[in-house]
Amino acid sequence: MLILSPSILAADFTKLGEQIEETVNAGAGYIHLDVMDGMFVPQISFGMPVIETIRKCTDKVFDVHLMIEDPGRYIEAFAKTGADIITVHAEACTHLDRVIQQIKAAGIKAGVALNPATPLSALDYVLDELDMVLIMTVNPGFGGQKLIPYCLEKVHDLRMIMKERGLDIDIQVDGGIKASNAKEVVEAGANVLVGGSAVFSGDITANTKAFMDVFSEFENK
Ligand SMILES: O=C(CO)[C@@H](O)[C@H](O)COP(=O)(O)O
Ligand SMILES: [Co+2]
Repeated sequence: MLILSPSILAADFTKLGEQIEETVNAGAGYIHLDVMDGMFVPQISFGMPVIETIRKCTDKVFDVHLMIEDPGRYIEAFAKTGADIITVHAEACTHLDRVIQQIKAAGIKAGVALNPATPLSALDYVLDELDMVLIMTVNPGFGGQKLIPYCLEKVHDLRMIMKERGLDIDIQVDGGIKASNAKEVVEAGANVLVGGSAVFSGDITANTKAFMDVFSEFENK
């Protein structure tokens, strides 16, 4: 199943509830929440209180992307905000398997993200434990960047590895994803697409529907 996960980082925070509702009504399946700590990435975005508050606006799947150092310290706190999926960066964890266990123990789906420069081999020993892998298609930290084409080769290679191992895990892509490159991204093997600026700049309904139109081409095949 193909899912659009709009990243609220690009939304107008004075109209957050309204804008989330608009993208959900137009077909978005998840809501992507980018948490940045100013250490793992240069920016500081938002944390638990904001997620807890917007949990009241929608019952859609909350897909929380933790761009924070040593995320194991905060799994329980984010679990309490109403997160449905928590994704941590492999580069930010000393004991990645332990952090994945913490996420699952909290009753939440576990994802691991890889920066563009991190090889797929970083997932070797944890792949079977995961619900989702996030292949970053830009270096994390900012919205509005351009997709790095090499990252789609990683998506393709990961889909092949999963096939060989008989695994059916979601592959999410994040960074520079637009309706105009969505076809290519899905063909590479991704099924959860994060869109920030491509969803929230301009007409949110039309932008979301543009992704849905691409998805329906695949679903009607
Ligand atoms: O995690 C991140 C950035 O680090 C993303 O989720 C961005 O927020 C996506 O924004 P666009 O590239 O789609 O504008
Ligand atoms: Co993100």
